[in-house]
Amino acid sequence: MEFEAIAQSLAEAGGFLASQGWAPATSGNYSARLAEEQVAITVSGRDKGQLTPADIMVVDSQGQPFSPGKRASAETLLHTSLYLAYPEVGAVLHTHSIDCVSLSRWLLSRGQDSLVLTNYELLKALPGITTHDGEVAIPIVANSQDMVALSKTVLTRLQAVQAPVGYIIAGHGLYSWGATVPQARMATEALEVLVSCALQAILLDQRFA
Ligand SMILES: CSC[C@@H](O)[C@@H](O)C(=O)COP(=O)(O)O
Ligand SMILES: [Zn+2]
Repeated sequence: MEFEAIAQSLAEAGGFLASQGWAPATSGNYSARLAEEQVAITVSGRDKGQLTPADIMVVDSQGQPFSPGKRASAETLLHTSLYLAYPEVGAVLHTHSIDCVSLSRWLLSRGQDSLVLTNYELLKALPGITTHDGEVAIPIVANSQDMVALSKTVLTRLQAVQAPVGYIIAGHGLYSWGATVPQARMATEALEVLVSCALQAILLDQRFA
């Protein structure tokens, strides 16, 4: 029962994220914490805009599958490592928006390894932020196909952030989360829009410099 409801909410979140253009060509993956240290996560390679509960499977806290015959997301370790490190995290969503992919690649190539967001009203959509004056630093890490190494790098970077809400893999995409699937979806939507605002601000600065 718990799995069916969670799987349905992950499928719906996927439909929304894909409708925004943030899950092109099967990219992205979504998960939620279940009871007894289990995790519901998207099956690898599925169209994230057309998910049904059959596209969600169960893995253990180390990312090992319980569902026979199904291959979990290639990025499962990036989800399970967050659940192990942060008990308050209940759902994790990963998007591949054009703006996030482009901006993060550009920033990291210039040695900037975080995106600082401030003076945006929408920051208040993020947990614990009550004013546009708030400042959120989103770590940017280099991309890698080595999920063990990447998940370690991510956790190290997140340790330096108070109440982290997300991180970006350069040239790849955003990982963000919340206590529940709807809260993770809200954080993801807010961060994606804020990333686009930050990119627009840079482009405007350059155009009118
Ligand atoms: C289709 S390219 C994107 C993938 O390499 C990966 O980054 C991704 O987000 C989806 O992988 P998946 O294994 O379906 O969870
Ligand atoms: Zn990805």
